Amino acid sequence: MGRLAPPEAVPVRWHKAESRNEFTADSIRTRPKNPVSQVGVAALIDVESLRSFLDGLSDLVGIATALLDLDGNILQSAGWQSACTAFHRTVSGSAVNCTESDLFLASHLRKGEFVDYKCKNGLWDVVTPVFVGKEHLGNLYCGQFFYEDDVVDESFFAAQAERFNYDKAAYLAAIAAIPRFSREKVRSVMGLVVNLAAYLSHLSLTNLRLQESQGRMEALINALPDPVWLKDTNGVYLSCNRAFEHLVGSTVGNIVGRRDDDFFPAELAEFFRGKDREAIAAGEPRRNEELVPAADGRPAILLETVKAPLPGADGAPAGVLGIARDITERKRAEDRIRFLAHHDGLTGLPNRSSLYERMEQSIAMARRCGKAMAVMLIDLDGFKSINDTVGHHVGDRLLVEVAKRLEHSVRHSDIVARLGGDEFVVALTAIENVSDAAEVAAKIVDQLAAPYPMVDHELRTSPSIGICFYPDDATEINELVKNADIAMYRAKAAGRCNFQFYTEEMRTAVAERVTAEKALEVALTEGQFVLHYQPLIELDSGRVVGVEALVRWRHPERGTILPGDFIPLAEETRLILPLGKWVLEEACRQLKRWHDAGLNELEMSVNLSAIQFQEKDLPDLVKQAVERAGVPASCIHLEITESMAMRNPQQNIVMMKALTDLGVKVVLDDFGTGYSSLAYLKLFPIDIIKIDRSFVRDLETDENDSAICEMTMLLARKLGLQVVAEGVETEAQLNFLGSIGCQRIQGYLFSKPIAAEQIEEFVEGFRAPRVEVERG
Ligand SMILES: Nc1nc2c(ncn2[C@@H]2O[C@H](COP(=O)(O)O[C@H]3[C@@H](O)[C@H](n4cnc5c(=O)[nH]c(N)nc54)O[C@@H]3COP(=O)(O)O)[C@@H](O)[C@H]2O)c(=O)[nH]1
Repeated sequence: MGRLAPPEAVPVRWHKAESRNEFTADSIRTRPKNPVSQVGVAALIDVESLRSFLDGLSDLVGIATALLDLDGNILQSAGWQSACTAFHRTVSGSAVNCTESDLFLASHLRKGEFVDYKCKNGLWDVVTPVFVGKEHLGNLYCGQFFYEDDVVDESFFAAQAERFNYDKAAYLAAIAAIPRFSREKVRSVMGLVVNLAAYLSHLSLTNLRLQESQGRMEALINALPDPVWLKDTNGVYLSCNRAFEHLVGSTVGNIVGRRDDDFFPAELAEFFRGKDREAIAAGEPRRNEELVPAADGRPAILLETVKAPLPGADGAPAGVLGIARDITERKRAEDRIRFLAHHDGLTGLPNRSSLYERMEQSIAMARRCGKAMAVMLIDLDGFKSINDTVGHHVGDRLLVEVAKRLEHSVRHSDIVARLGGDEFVVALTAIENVSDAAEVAAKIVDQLAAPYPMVDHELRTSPSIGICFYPDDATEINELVKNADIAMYRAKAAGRCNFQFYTEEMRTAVAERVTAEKALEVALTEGQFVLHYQPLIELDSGRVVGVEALVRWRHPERGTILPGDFIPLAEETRLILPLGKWVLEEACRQLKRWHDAGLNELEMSVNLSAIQFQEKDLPDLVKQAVERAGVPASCIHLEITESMAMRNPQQNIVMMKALTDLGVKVVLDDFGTGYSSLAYLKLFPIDIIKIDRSFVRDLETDENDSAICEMTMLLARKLGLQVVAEGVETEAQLNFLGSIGCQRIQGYLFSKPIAAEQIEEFVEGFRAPRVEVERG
């Protein structure tokens, strides 16, 4: 806001009143109000200060003065004649003449002008307006006089006395006392009054702007969500905003004039005062944190407060301005972030980085005291399937319970941490011997294997624990954890729910495994795998009706490696997924080549691993491979082992169905070894069963095996399934299988698995031996 210019001297113009009838009291009272006129002149002018001025003027000049608002209310008056105070204004009939005069004069007034008016009571009033900006808010009056040139008609006043029942003598005496002024004198007095009005206008406008600015400032400060307050140098509150009222649980009216010890405990109030003084002494804002009891009984809140010295008009410190921000939530979040940096969010246990820090300290301690430390890596058995079946939220509750049980199983000085997932580490600090660790490990196995009651069911899991020792097995933390991990894998392999101590041999085995795994990865990326194909003969027609694709690894140094030596590792490492995909795609492509070369009825069997069979996208993969190669789906036979099918029969039926829906055939491989129940066999949407090699091998010598083969044939006939006998090496085996009606034969008797390039030649040159085939 700019500074207000001083009031200009107003040139005085006499403005004669022209009409008596253009206004009424109502028209003035019902004038539309604007913001300024709503404030009113009385609110803007220091009426008390005006009083002494008007008194002085009246004393000096002997003229009556008044300040009236537009509704005719007399705000200030001086030097009034007794004719008015004792007579005209006391009787309603006469007073109405005064009001009419006031109201007439209240209209038609322009800034810098004055008008005079002879009221019906026979006296003159002169008036000039008080404008605030463009708003006419009130009027300054001089009046209750006669002009020198007036002829005072005594009979008029005598008649008035009679009409209004005045004491005639007293009234006429009062009229006689009415002062007389020359018009020049009235003009010069009004010049003074007009300037006074201009001054009052200026003052009012200044006050108005000040009020507006104060109002805006208050609105602004009250809208702030942060508490704001002002105190003088003695710590007495001068002002505050709503947020501060809320903070101390009081109102501004009650806060202003009080000190901190009226609202806060003495010690805290003294602390606040100290911080006030610091800011005042520093001459610049000071920031600090204050824990303040909440007014509404909630827990204490933490405020970040900035206190700045408040300069007075002379520049010297007049107090302190404070503004505070509730940082309780922010602090809590920061504390949580700090906590999470070192702890696991779910169980509250130390996380990996905190574990390593604490192990560092424990190792240093163990070194000084010549003691050992045991590091246990604990993995929960079957946790993934718990998560998959009952959901992650229940899995999470289980992990929290496991954490509690682990903490209860060890001493306070030991370390329990969660590495992530279902992996925990327990470090037993300062142990004497191996049996100490064995005892704790056995206790942990018992504790964790005990049932976990949940709301609507009971869960079970067990731990596989690997243990290694500082300093015997390793001295570095990473090594210790790694060795414990190796031992934990051995515990898993040893049937789970047990603990194993780390040994050097384990490390060697792991190293070999890691090397093999790497080599397998390289083999995949460098295309070191090839497919060999073993022909499948149909006895009736004497033709090669199909081939089984069997993968081989052409190792650059070790030569050809058979699947038995790498498939288990590929399954463990899940590299079987990309490998199996390649096998499927390559087998389809090769079949297409043979179909195009004229072997157009040839069928292709492909082995599927249990890992592949569990993948939801297997049907998509098969569909793509078949479509991309452009071979009929019915020519593709997917072999799954009987034990695989029986592992989760319900779920597997769904997968088999999805595959047969594509048109491919499903073969139950290694039949007889997987303990199929007849009930399931009926439900499996399979087309072919393959009698396991182990029953064929001893057909000639073992009656049980021949009986199993016969029973398998009977069963297959009943279920409408084809049978393939694999591993046929001798003519006797062949003849027996033919005699029990087995149509399809695979085995070294006809051919070992051979390279793709050899198949065409084999098919063309193939001459089936004569076999008597039993027709069922
Ligand atoms: N998931 C995948 N598994 C595969 C794949 N390729 C092979 N395999 C699996 O490896 C197992 C061993 O295969 P392999 O060493 O190739 O042995 C096959 C034949 O060579 C062997 N066979 C065939 N006839 C005879 C015989 O007369 N005598 C004899 N001693 N062995 C013989 O049998 C194996 C084929 O068996 P099957 O699969 O049951 O038909 C193999 O069993 C597969 O499980 C692959 O790509 N993916």
